[in-house]
Amino acid sequence: MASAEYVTVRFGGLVAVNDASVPVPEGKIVGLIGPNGAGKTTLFATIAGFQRPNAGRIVFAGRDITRLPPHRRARLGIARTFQIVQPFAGLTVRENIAVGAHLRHVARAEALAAAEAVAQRVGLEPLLDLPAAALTVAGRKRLELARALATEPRLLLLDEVLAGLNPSEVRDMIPVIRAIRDDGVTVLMIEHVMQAVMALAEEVHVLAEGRIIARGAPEAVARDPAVIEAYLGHGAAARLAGAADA
Ligand SMILES: Nc1ncnc2c1ncn2[C@@H]1O[C@H](COP(=O)(O)OP(=O)(O)OP(=O)(O)O)[C@@H](O)[C@H]1O
Repeated sequence: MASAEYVTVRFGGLVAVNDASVPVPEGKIVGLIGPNGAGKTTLFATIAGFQRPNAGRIVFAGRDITRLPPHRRARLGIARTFQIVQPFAGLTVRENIAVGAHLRHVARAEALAAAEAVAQRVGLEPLLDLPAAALTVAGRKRLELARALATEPRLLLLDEVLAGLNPSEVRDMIPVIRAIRDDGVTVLMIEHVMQAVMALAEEVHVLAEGRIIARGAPEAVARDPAVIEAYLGHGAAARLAGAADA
């Protein structure tokens, strides 16, 4: 349904993404992993339209969208979350989600109603009337997810939505993300929390120094010693093996 094809992004002399291709089949959860600075966020930004690639193209639903601005892509059905969560602190949770819902619902009452439905999907319903500033980190992550979901995407790009959560909060979020996929939304997720990648992704792409260095089923990638030691850090082999066997 979507793909980054032979994408290169340069920042001055730095090649942040180097000839990287990532296909995202419809209805799947695809993981994008790799060490810090590998180029994951930059590749995401090219898919969402915030970053123009120096080479390569972005295809969505059979159409070359490389030159479309972010808001046009959002309208086509691409939504992303941001690593740094910045809700409108003075607005309520409901109003924050409605900001996303406004893309499809012009009338305020409709957007607010749509926001409620989305809140239910991500477990924020009891908190709808709280100011966003009152949310915990886990709540803010759910709100970030809800704001993206409220745009009614076909492709949802999740940038570390589980970062900063404790293990039980991660466990609580896994079924939420799976349910989004089951509702027909294709998901591409950047994630450092391996337990979640293993549990959720059907296919994983490994980015290191801008290049895709491995791809495949999470278990296969997880057992690739070269990938583990070279790109996920010392000791990752044991952590991944534990997660894959769980
Ligand atoms: N706007 C920019 N201008 C200059 N350099 C940038 C810019 N954005 C990213 N970079 C650099 O490009 C490289 C890739 O960064 P990117 O944020 O895409 O990596 P990442 O894999 O998402 O890392 P992390 O896991 O730490 O978020 C890094 O060396 C980063 O410093």
